Amino acid sequence: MGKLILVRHGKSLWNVKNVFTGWTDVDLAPEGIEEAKKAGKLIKSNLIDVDVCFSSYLKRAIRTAWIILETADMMHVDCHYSWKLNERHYGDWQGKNKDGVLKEVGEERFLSVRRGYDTPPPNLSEGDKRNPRFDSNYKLLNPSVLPLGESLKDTSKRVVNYFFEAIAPELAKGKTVLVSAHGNSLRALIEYLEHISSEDIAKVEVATGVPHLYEFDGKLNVIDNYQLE
Ligand SMILES: O=C(O)[C@H](O)COP(=O)(O)O
Repeated sequence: MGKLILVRHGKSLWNVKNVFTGWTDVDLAPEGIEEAKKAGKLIKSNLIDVDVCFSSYLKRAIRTAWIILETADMMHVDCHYSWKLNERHYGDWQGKNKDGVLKEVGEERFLSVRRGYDTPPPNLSEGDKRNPRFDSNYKLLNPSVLPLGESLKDTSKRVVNYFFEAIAPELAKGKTVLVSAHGNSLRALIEYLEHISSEDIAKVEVATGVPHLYEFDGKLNVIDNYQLE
């Protein structure tokens, strides 16, 4: 079985402004670019040879993957992009300041949506210009699969489905796989890989730009996982 490296994109322009981002296609902030370079250097200094790379469809994750591969001197590595690795869709909270939403809805509701397992944010309306069906990046997809707001549970369904559809077959070939994605799409995958309960996943936070490596047994059970240093 191959090895899996998960990395959350470097800090984005909206991470820096403390704004809910979700499927909004915001680019990396200058410090996010530096974080991605540091991740690439760590992969190189740990003598890891990436064989294949996966990213979401969002440019903060794509650029992180590209910077990592460029810094590690592995620009030949094939990258596959999928909407199924996108950040959780934050519905009508997208574009709103996190402290502002906290004040508006109160701590209990805020935490239940933000870190609870099956509480979705308020959905976007069909006609909202933030509806992904108006985004040409998703024009080849059946609009019925595109979310208007997701709980972590909803995100988990598509992420774990993609893991088995695209990533696990590469691991089974013995390849070293890099996945560049997002705080919540990675929490969904980590919950599955590490058998974390839907209550305990609330406490898991994924730092930006820090590569985390997973090793597996022959049945794709995690036998070790650690942060690259
Ligand atoms: O979409 C976002 O705003 C962030 O990527 C993740 O946000 P969270 O840590 O508030 O869930």
